Amino acid sequence: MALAAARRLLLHAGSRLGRREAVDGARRFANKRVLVETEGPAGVAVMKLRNPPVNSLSLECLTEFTISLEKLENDKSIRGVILTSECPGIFSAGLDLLEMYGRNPAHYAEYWKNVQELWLRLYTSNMILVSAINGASPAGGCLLALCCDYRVMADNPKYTIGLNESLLGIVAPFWFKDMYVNTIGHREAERALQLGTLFSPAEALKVGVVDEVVPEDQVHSKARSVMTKWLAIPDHSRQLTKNMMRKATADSLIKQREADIQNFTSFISKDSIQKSLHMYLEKLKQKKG
Ligand SMILES: CCC/C=C/C(=O)SCCNC(=O)CCNC(=O)[C@H](O)C(C)(C)COP(=O)([O-])OP(=O)([O-])OC[C@H]1O[C@@H](n2cnc3c(N)ncnc32)[C@H](O)[C@@H]1OP(=O)([O-])[O-]
Repeated sequence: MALAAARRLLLHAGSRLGRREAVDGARRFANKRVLVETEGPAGVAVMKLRNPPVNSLSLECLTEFTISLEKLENDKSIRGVILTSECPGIFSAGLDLLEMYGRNPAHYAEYWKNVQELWLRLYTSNMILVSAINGASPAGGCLLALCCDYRVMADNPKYTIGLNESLLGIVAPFWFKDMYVNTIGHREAERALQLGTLFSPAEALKVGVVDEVVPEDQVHSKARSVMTKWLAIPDHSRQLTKNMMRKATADSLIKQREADIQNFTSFISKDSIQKSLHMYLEKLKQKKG
């Protein structure tokens, strides 16, 4: 309920959390965790995740992200979005583990509903989405990138990308899997999902998880030039084609959203799964120390 109220507030420019500015023809609106800058006549917005330290997709971050997308969808002057990160070296660490650990079933259900909502909005967006992957992109981070129409990744072997859920002792839901299969094919997806493979940029390019790998300082300029190419296609034919390619995958979640929420909630609530998450969180802490 509180989130629904926050959502209403955020959707209206001028709210305390949402800010809109106009500077030299460029516009921007910013929530706490998502910054959107639009580049006037080109009809392109750059959306930057900024939820330090690792851009994990907390409930608040998911909400702000979804609302920002909704605002852009409603702005008829915007045709394309470049999705990137403001956190150095991290695109997104994926779903926030602390939203899935040590909470109650009602919280898990609420969280998952919001994950579904962001995914559906991103995956079925009419806008052209290009990701400029400027850092590590595991699990839900990879999911965000996979929703885009084109992925450009920085050539830095420290950055990896992939659906690594099995390494955490959890299982990627069927719609993560479907999108992976759609992108890299059944055999590669089967292997990568079982092994929880995190691909280096070169490997990701080879297998098709990303479309292009460029020197780190060229990720944004490359994303912009890719966008220009996509903008040259008439919107109506591109959108109908995108819809034709993606509708079946999106519909299979839409048809069973409630059951999927229940599956997630009962799975993540299991003692054995909570134990796995605890161990993984401890491992992350030890790595640091
Ligand atoms: C069925 C469900 C499907 C699930 C899908 C998912 O996406 S599951 C998600 C799968 N995601 C992964 O497996 C990614 C796990 N993360 C990583 O591999 C690394 O953090 C990194 C490579 C992203 C960045 O390395 P780095 O050396 O730059 O940073 P660092 O490692 O030092 O972390 C800094 C702080 O952030 C914390 N934190 C990190 N991630 C998360 C998170 N997702 N959430 C919350 N917190 C997270 C970390 O504990 C630490 O906290 P502390 O001690 O300061 O209180």
